[in-house]
Amino acid sequence: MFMLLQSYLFNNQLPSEKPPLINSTPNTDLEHIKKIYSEADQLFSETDVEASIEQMAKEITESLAERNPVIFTVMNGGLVIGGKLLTKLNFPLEASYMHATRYRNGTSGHELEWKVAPMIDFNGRPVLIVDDILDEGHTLAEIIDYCRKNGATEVHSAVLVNKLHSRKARQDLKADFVGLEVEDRYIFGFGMDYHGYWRNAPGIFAVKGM
Ligand SMILES: O=P(O)(O)OC[C@H]1O[C@H](OP(=O)(O)OP(=O)(O)O)[C@H](O)[C@@H]1O
Ligand code: HPA
Repeated sequence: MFMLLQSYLFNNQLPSEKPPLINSTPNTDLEHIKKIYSEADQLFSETDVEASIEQMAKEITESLAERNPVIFTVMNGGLVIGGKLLTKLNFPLEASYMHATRYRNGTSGHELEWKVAPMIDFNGRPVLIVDDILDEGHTLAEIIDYCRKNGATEVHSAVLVNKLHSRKARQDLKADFVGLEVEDRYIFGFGMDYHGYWRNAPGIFAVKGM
């Protein structure tokens, strides 16, 4: 039975061709990657970040606890903040993810590429989008538009960090829940990457000279 099920899943559910890779990094210079971390400026410690997530969770709970929201984490950057927030939201909700990328593991943005669209039907329900960073905001703006067009009654957004500059995609673009404000530098840690690395860094760091 198990073999049958396994064969069904493998023959019918998985793509027959290997999906295109966002980046392939077999030749990454790990010495460079290590240097980036050792030379980076720490903007916030792990304790600072954890405290800000606790505060975000309180604010989200006050707004959404009675609303039966669908919470979508935006992969990949939202991986850490999404997971850390979820267990602090002690009320009925459905959680899932979507995957859209604009930087493709680089340090400058391009047009938004959808990798995985939302898979929970949110028509007629409030939605909360969770992401690591609101930088220029093209990602968040497009995701908000998508959710509104597809029937969300309200679209809320939560980002671990908002980057302070005047290059936002829309003048009035703000997240409803923001953990921390960061200066206008290239940052990594707590989900945010430097060329695909250091999403695991325990704090928020700015790359030297960027
Ligand atoms: O406000 P913006 O200028 O649009 O940038 C913010 C977006 O960029 C990053 O994603 P990225 O495209 O790097 O993909 P990733 O989540 O896989 O790192 C980040 O996770 C946000 O989703
Ligand atoms: O400063 C950043 N760091 C990591 N990922 C990002 N995506 C947009 N801006 C950034």
